[in-house]
Amino acid sequence: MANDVIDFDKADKYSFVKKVNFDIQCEYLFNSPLHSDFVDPKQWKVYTLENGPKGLLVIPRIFTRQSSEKWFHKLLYTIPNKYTSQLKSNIALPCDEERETSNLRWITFGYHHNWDTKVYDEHKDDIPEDIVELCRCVCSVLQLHFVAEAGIINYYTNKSTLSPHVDHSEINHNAPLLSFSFGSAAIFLIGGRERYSSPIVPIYLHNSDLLIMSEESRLSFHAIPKVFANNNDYSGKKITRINLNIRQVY
Ligand SMILES: O=C(O)CCC(=O)C(=O)O
Ligand SMILES: [Fe+2]
Repeated sequence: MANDVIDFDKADKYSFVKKVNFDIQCEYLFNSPLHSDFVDPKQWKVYTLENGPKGLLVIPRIFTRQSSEKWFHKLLYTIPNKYTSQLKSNIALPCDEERETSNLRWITFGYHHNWDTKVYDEHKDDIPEDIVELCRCVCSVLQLHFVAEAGIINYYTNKSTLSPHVDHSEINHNAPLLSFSFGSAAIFLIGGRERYSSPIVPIYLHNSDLLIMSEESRLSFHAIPKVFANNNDYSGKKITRINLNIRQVY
């Protein structure tokens, strides 16, 4: 069991998965235009790992199925098309190719992360309003102090991986990092402050899961070694998983 990939849909079966008691606040969310995107927050379960870094929180399945599909579409089509001038991407946007099978792999917004220097640009572009509102909703429900200032949308096929790294370019490491998963499941590995420190804990990230990296886990090494295929398509051509990763920089 200890080496199993942890599946939060079956959280009760692991002795080291602990439910955290959060004081859930629904008022802001109930007045938000995104209200019906979410499963009733009173049903949300917040988990942490006794054998993982402190402050790692997983809240499984926070979106309704319908809204998770809407968000997948929005992150793949609407946002790249509508906010083209505010985004940076690995490909020129808007692209003429069929988006699902295109080489689109990432988009940044807000303060753009420079992948070579690992320093954020000084200039801040606007963040798509739906994404700002999404963060406001989640943070008000969980009463987190967090301001969305930068973000990355990661696009994965079933052949994509993300190598071990720490997200340390932000100046403020006290603010949490919010990570939303859509589409096919992935395995997420999380370790400690050193690249080879153990334990390294494998967890499944499913469609609609919210992962929060706070406290010790905010600066922990993590990676995506595996993305699962969708509908038996193993071609590696189709984008099947989208991760929306939002940070506070200052
Ligand atoms: O795709 C994921 O779940 C993780 C993405 C990530 O770690 C990052 O963008 O820094
Ligand atoms: Fe990361």
